[in-house]
Amino acid sequence: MAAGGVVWVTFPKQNLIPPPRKRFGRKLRTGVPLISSTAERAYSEEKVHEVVLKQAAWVKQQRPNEGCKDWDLLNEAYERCGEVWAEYAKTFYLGTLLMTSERRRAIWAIYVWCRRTDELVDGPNASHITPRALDTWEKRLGNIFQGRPYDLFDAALSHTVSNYPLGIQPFKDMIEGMRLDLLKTRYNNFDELYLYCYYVAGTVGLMSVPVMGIASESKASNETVYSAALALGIANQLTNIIRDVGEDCRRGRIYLPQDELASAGISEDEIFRGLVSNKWKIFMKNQIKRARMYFDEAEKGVAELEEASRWPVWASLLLYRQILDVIEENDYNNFTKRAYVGKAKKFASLPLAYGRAIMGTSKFF
Ligand SMILES: CC(C)=CCC/C(C)=C/CC/C(C)=C/CC/C(C)=C/[C@@H]1[C@@H](COP(=O)(O)OP(=O)(O)O)[C@]1(C)CC/C=C(\C)CC/C=C(\C)CCC=C(C)C
Ligand SMILES: [Mn+2]
Repeated sequence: MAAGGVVWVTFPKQNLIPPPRKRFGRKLRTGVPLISSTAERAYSEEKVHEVVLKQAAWVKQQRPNEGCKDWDLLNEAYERCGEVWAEYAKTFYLGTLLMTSERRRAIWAIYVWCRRTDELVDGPNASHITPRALDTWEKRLGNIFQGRPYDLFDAALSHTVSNYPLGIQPFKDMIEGMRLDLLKTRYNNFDELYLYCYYVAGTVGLMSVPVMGIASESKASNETVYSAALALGIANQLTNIIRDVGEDCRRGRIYLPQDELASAGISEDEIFRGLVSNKWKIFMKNQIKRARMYFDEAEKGVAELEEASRWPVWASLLLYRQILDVIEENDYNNFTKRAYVGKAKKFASLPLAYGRAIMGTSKFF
């Protein structure tokens, strides 16, 4: 059976995602484990096919007269992605609510794949993850792009990549970022940090453009639009890093350029002790300034997107950018005070984002 170019296998719905086990995968409120035990294990491709065949046989046996309704299954796949999105995507949640429903579902599917990828090295089972498991995850990605999804979440992405002109490279690059994250806990300079930010977040910008669409009337080159999208990914990730310094250093990770820390006279010991010194405040001011530069760069590209995509992108951009303002309001204590943009502020940004979207520029609002 085929839907939108995807090869569909008749799965029994209730068997698609194994029940959560304590040791594996964070359990969602909805009861769906984000990463199943099987997904985390390094399994062979033969094993995947064996599972799929078994499931197909099970369906035949259970429901001999009931053909699988492709469309229902696809809807369910997207709905499950939406549940994960609602549970995890704190800052980006509002953004997709402003999208057309088709685009929203595609972004949900992409989000869930990114979140699961990130969860492999950042989640509760990170210590079990080996480079081999990431290789398996990459093979599975190849299967998604060939229309051979392994589970329901993958099925949504298989459909999305057959529906939008999405290339596989940014997805592969994100996995590369996870490989880097497994090995590296320090970054010598900004060049190294930039590469990391590209892998884990710039890639998301590149994945988003084909879904958001470039306006037919846009005179900008594709390169300009993709550069802006890349800049937004970098800006978001730099912001995320600045916000999460305390959390990351408690995991033994410092995503800050070592050479810049040295020039500022800040030692690792001070970071581990969470010392908000004057040196730290000046250092943070500079990191914030750099993140804002990338946001400025990204802003130039939003007007080139299709009209219906400008509002959600502006909203997401303004919301994430505000995290930097909150870090300033917290007097640069990003060790023990999490910078959080409250609901009221989030909603207040919506008309501003709308204004910018319809004016096609950031100048008037
Ligand atoms: C509308 C919109 C922003 C769509 C993109 C949504 C999407 C597919 C997000 C995936 C995010 C994700 C799970 C990435 C995995 C790696 C990772 C954790 C990166 C960090 C994200 C923040 O995650 P976190 O959950 O920690 O954040 P909160 O708890 O919610 O605060 C990152 C900071 C990277 C996110 C990067 C982007 C969303 C790139 C955005 C770029 C575009 C939408 C392109 C727009 C186009 C132009 C031309 C400007
Ligand atoms: Mn984070």
